[in-house]
Amino acid sequence: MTGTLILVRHGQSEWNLKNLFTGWRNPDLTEKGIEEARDTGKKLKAAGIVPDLYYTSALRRAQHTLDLMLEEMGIVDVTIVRHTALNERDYGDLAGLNKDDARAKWGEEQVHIWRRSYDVPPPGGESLKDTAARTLPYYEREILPALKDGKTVLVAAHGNSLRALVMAIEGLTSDEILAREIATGEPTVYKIGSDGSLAEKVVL
Ligand SMILES: O=C(O)[C@@H](CO)OP(=O)(O)O
Repeated sequence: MTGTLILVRHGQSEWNLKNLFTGWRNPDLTEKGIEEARDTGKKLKAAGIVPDLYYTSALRRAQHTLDLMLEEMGIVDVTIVRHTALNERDYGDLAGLNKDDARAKWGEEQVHIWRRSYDVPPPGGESLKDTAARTLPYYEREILPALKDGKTVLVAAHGNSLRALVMAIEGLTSDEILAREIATGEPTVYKIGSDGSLAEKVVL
């Protein structure tokens, strides 16, 4: 028996469009982001996927993405679990700053280190390692047991909280995961065996 895990990154947010560091700040989706979320829902419906369990973060852009997907999938009256463990990496003092302005101020290399190193946090914020330290135990405690039980679980979250999950599920090194960009509108479907190991991966 295998469980099915579907990971979805939220559609484009207002701050993605404005090129601002976002983290735990709470902008909504743009029109494009709304379309991306709807298209993702259509893809899952076309693939015949009907989840048993639904998880998202405590942030509007991921919650809205999940709501729009459910609308497209014709799914109503389900319980959605929202938890800060699935939130985007906290960008600390960088949140709300323009990414190009930050490069002009601190230099390309320093900003790249803050954005894509594994264990160097931005000032006052979380590294990917810090993010994984809250996201992974939550996954192992709340989601993995259902997958081992053969359930289908849909998770709508963020670039870096999903990176933390993908790293563990696919057994990637920190260099490999940092080179991976998690795209919006491209749900990844993982088949997970009853021992918790990865059996198959499909990008829809
Ligand atoms: O600003 C953020 O919260 C994230 C995702 O948009 O940015 P980055 O690509 O730097 O991880």
